[in-house]
Amino acid sequence: MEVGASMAMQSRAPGVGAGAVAGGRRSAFLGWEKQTQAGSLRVGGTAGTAAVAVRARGAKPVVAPLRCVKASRGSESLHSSVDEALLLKRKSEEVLFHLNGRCIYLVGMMGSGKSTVGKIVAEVLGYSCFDSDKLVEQAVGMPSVAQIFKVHSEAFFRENESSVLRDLSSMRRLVVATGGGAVIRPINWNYMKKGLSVWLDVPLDALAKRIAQVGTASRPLLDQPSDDPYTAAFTKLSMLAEQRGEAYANADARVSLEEIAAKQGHGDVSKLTPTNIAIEALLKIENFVTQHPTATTHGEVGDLQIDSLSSRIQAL
Ligand SMILES: Nc1ncnc2c1ncn2[C@@H]1O[C@H](COP(=O)(O)OP(=O)(O)OP(=O)(O)O)[C@@H](O)[C@H]1O
Ligand SMILES: O=C(O)C1=C[C@@H](O)[C@@H](O)[C@H](O)C1
Repeated sequence: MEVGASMAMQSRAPGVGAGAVAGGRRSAFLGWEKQTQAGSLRVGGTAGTAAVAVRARGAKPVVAPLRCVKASRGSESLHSSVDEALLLKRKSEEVLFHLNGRCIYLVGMMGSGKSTVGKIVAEVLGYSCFDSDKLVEQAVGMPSVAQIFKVHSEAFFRENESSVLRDLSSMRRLVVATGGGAVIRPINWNYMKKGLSVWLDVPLDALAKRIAQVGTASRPLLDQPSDDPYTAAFTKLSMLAEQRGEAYANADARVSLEEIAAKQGHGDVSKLTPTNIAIEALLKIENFVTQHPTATTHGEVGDLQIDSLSSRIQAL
């Protein structure tokens, strides 16, 4: 079968790639061995960078490059952005040392900012960033999660989501923005516990506002016709939060937007920038990793293995 997914990414980490999948019924996310056999993995890069691309139909980068601070901002806000950027950088250097290549899984409700914060954290750590919803779409060969729910079912989506997480769990130096419901299957925790998990805990009111702003078309569990998108989103999110509260609390670290806002003297979490949240995430990760140093576990894909695999691929 032709490789059914594609992605390109750039990272300072030695080549880490993820590939095509057909989940459940079709084959799952290709592991390293299968990718090399399929000849679909290309590893390259310049000094200090490594690029890995798995190409098939319509390759698109999973990770959008971060944008620089806009020069048009007021000087006060520009200064605070520079301060934030420096803090982010310093924190990332401290964390990187203790992380030792472990993957970071961001968990949280729909709209909690996993993709947005994930990109920042990945960029600053030199990790690669993946969005598990996008990987499932690529695996199944459908353009959206909404369509997968419609044509197949939520159960089919969940099976594929687990396959994707399983395959990611054998890799290193990744930040994974997981789907909002990934926490409900215990098997997914087995995979995520190979790295470390961070819960982005955002008040429901803020989530509902964000979702009402962007619409619910891409979020099938929230997509019901309503004259009042905020209230509809809030009601459904409250039900989901009730069912899942315990599951999110399994994460190794919790980033509470209410706590950050209180620390910074804001009454409202909407004042927090994704960079503020990324800094707090790194602080929480640092707390966790300093208390839980790595032990190389049996079967883990180590840097040495990845490097030697990369050389083998380049030699092909
Ligand atoms: N700190 C923030 N403040 C305001 N809006 C934000 C913040 N972080 C993210 N957003 C916005 O909220 C929306 C959801 O963010 P994002 O896609 O990162 O969340 P997610 O957790 O990955 O969602 P999903 O699980 O539904 O894919 C986006 O429109 C994003 O721009
Ligand atoms: O919270 C959820 O159950 C979901 C969240 C999204 O990220 C998607 O994974 C899907 O829409 C289901």
